[in-house]
Amino acid sequence: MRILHTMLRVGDLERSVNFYTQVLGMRELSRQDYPAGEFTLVFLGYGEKSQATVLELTYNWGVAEYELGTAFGHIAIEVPDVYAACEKMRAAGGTIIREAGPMNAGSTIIAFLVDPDGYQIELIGQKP
Ligand SMILES: C[C@@H](O)C(=O)SC[C@H](NC(=O)CC[C@H](N)C(=O)O)C(=O)NCC(=O)O
Ligand code: NI
Repeated sequence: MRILHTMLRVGDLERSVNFYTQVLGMRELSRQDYPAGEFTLVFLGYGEKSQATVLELTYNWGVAEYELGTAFGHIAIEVPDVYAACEKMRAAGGTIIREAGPMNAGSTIIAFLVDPDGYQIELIGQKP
């Protein structure tokens, strides 16, 4: 078994696709409209679905926003250098909400961005 994807409901599909491709460097893997359900699914990631865990964005037609609540945490992405990744993503228009540095209760270098719908994305440094 393996984790296939994480699904996020988004209020503006192209706004989110632009964020995950232009800021986070993902590739759009597939897109499918479901007229009977009035929704569209877009899969994005850093590798093919057959090999990598990917992101599934769900756009329910006409639904522009959601209440995120307090329970959802984040999606974590491994990067070679958290400090450099923050600068590159900030330059690409990303919003860093927690600058790079050791995590609160340990030594792992992390940073957090927020996506266009308010979902948090954690950046974690590759282990040497
Ligand atoms: C290891 C890495 O993947 C983490 O996500 S740890 C990040 C750390 N998590 C917590 O503190 C969890 C407990 C917290 N009360 C909660 O419910 O979120 C974190 O968020 N650190 C913040 C920081 O600025 O270091
Ligand atoms: Ni985490």
